[in-house]
Amino acid sequence: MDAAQLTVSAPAKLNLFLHILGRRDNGYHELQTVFQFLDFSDTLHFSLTPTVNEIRLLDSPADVAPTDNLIYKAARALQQWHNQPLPGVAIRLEKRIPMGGGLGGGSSDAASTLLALRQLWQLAISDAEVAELGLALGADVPVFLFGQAAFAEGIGERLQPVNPEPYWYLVIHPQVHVSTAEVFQHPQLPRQTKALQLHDWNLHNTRNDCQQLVSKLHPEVAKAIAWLLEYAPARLTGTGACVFGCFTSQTEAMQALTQLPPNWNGFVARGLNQSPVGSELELAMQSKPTTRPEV
Ligand SMILES: C[C@@](CO)(OP(=O)(O)O)[C@H](O)COP(=O)(O)OP(=O)(O)OC[C@H]1O[C@@H](n2ccc(N)nc2=O)[C@H](O)[C@@H]1O
Ligand SMILES: Nc1ncnc2c1ncn2[C@@H]1O[C@H](COP(=O)(O)OP(=O)(O)O)[C@@H](O)[C@H]1O
Repeated sequence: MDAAQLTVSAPAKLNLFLHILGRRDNGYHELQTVFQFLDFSDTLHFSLTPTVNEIRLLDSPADVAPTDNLIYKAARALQQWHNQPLPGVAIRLEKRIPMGGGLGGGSSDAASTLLALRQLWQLAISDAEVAELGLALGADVPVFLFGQAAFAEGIGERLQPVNPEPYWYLVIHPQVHVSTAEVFQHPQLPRQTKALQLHDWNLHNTRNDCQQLVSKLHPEVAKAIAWLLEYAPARLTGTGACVFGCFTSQTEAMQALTQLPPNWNGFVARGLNQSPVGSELELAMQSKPTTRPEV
């Protein structure tokens, strides 16, 4: 690969639990959650182009306008931070992560874009400044930049590394759309869970505070959780719609997957405590010269 190209992955995440502690004056909610990555990813291909400041998305999911795509917004945010002409970039997205499923695909795409373009454009932007740009794009972006499974507080920006069991997960995507904003605005959402200490959480003393409400609003979600519970401990990720079951072996998870009702979508993936993006970028850096093309 030459110095004007870079390919990185953008892994999915699960919220192993999600507690809502309260609501801020601006409407955003104080959370506690544990994020773990999955070895199930989108892939992003970046190529520099001679057209100064161009950001060309070669693929954007059909229902997302290119300029609304978080990949575009992330690239634009970096350009604006730099505030001087930069080479253009063409970006190809191989989308695998179900959208709007609580798997963080859009946020992960945004984080991978920030990290890949910082490297490709050779910008002297600090990690803290990248984190600030990331948080402005979405509450889930910081953990993907952090690159390590994390206990998160605030709206997801205060992160401490953790090492949860690397379970095998069967993830089911019920074919319903859950609006994150609607869930957080709902009067029946519980918002008074007591804060946990970092080392006190486990799968048994935690839950997803959105699960009961989302199951009520979307019976397909309730059905998927009930089905999974026949095989393994199961819960909602984020505000849904995806649900996951925790298995101790790939074989058990795959076995359950073979029993999935024919009209449901699901996949098996391993929990990862390290995002693959850091090592992919490191490897690319080692194999390439470091001069930025002139514009
Ligand atoms: C709650 C989580 C857990 O991972 O759900 P998922 O999106 O993954 O399902 C995320 O933090 C979501 O992150 P993200 O999807 O990036 O949310 P944003 O775009 O920042 O916010 C969407 C809307 O949700 C509400 N919101 C979001 C996060 C938060 N801590 N409190 C909120 O009240 C706000 O009304 C906001 O307008
Ligand atoms: N690159 C992208 N991939 C997925 N969704 C995106 C992207 N850019 C913008 N979006 C928008 O963000 C919304 C949330 O996407 P996603 O991150 O997949 O789900 P969630 O926040 O539930 O984990 C989508 O419904 C879509 O409208």
